[in-house]
Amino acid sequence: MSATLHTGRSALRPVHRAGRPAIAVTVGEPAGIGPEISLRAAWARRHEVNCVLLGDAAFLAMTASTIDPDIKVAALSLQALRNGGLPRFGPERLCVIDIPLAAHVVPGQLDKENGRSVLATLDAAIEGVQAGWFEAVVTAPLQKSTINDAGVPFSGHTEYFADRTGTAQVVMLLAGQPLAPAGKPVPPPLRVALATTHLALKDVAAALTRDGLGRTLDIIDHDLKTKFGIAAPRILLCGLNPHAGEGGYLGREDIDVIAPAIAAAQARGIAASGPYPADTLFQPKYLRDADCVLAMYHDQGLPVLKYATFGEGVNITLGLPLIRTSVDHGTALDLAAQGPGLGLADCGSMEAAIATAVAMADAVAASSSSSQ
Ligand SMILES: NC(=O)C1=CN([C@@H]2O[C@H](COP(=O)(O)OP(=O)(O)OC[C@H]3O[C@@H](n4cnc5c(N)ncnc54)[C@H](O)[C@@H]3O)[C@@H](O)[C@H]2O)C=CC1
Ligand SMILES: NCC(=O)COP(=O)(O)O
Repeated sequence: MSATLHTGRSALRPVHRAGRPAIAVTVGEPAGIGPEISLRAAWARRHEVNCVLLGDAAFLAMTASTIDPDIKVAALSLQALRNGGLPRFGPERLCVIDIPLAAHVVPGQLDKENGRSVLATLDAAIEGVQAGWFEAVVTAPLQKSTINDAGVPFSGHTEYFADRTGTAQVVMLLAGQPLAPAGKPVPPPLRVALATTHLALKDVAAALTRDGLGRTLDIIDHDLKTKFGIAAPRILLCGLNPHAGEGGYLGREDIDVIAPAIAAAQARGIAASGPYPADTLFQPKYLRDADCVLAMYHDQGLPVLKYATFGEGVNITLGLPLIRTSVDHGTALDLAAQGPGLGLADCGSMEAAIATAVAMADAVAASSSSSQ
């Protein structure tokens, strides 16, 4: 199934590691918390993972010295990688691939002059995975509006990575580990995928089609098997309308679009079920028998996930011919404006995104060796 989805050049091949896995980390919007959390998380994980930061080297060196004088960075040019590949680095310093910014950064203040440089970090990360320098990409948050202000229509990393890798359809999935209620067992990980991503609410119903949902279910099923090691993923679908349409009295999409897409997926061997009323689906008795919930739109699924796991959750793009993970939050300009040295920005989600990327690379290697 994946061959028809991945029209781009696949970098999803098992990598033979000689040392720590190398992961590209794009540092995101320079005026936001991305540079700080990238440096902190990469440094915290440096003994297990070679996080190679993509951003302005001078700016990152200055930010690092403000955060923690122990953090050492070493700059390389993109051309040096193109010429000789990624050199072996030890954990005593972080490697930065220098992608210069156009304008001086004032923390908390957006500047469209820097928008294209942020995009250049994404392009370099994709190039690096395809060239075999990196096993995966982890992205720090960027400001979508600034990229648009810079003159490039942009709705998110998810769509940009799909476009740049020639992938017809991708799926946004956020995952996290909810805490155990007092005296209760630890709940299973919560994974929430979205049938539509960055779309105005008024356009959601029209964007839901039987075929589109079918492809979304195929991608979730395939990627949970190959990138998460789940043998037979169980997927629960939310309805679109209140009470999943109340038998058609509150909208017909649940009956006319979602239910037939589920039936067709079941006929292909996918363990999909629903549609369930979204307001009552997120409770333990349903979730303990599920590997993923498919919500119909952004603000149907993500508030639940973020309420349960904010600060530890991970955003993953399924369906790509490479591994891409990210944080569960945005640029937090309010925190960035106060300066990077205060430790206001929590880098837990960034660390989780790095760990998840490595785990996914391991799962791809295991899945590939078991299918040979
Ligand atoms: N992966 C990405 O690139 C993402 C980018 N964004 C972008 O971020 C921008 C701002 O989005 P908002 O809706 O304001 O959400 P936001 O996540 O930036 O901020 C919401 C609230 O959470 C707090 N917060 C966020 N991250 C935190 C952290 N690591 N530690 C402590 N507190 C944290 C902020 O201080 C703020 O109070 C938008 O342009 C949006 O597009 C949003 C989500 C993901
Ligand atoms: N709310 C999730 C989000 O906006 C992430 O978008 P993306 O940049 O990862 O596509």
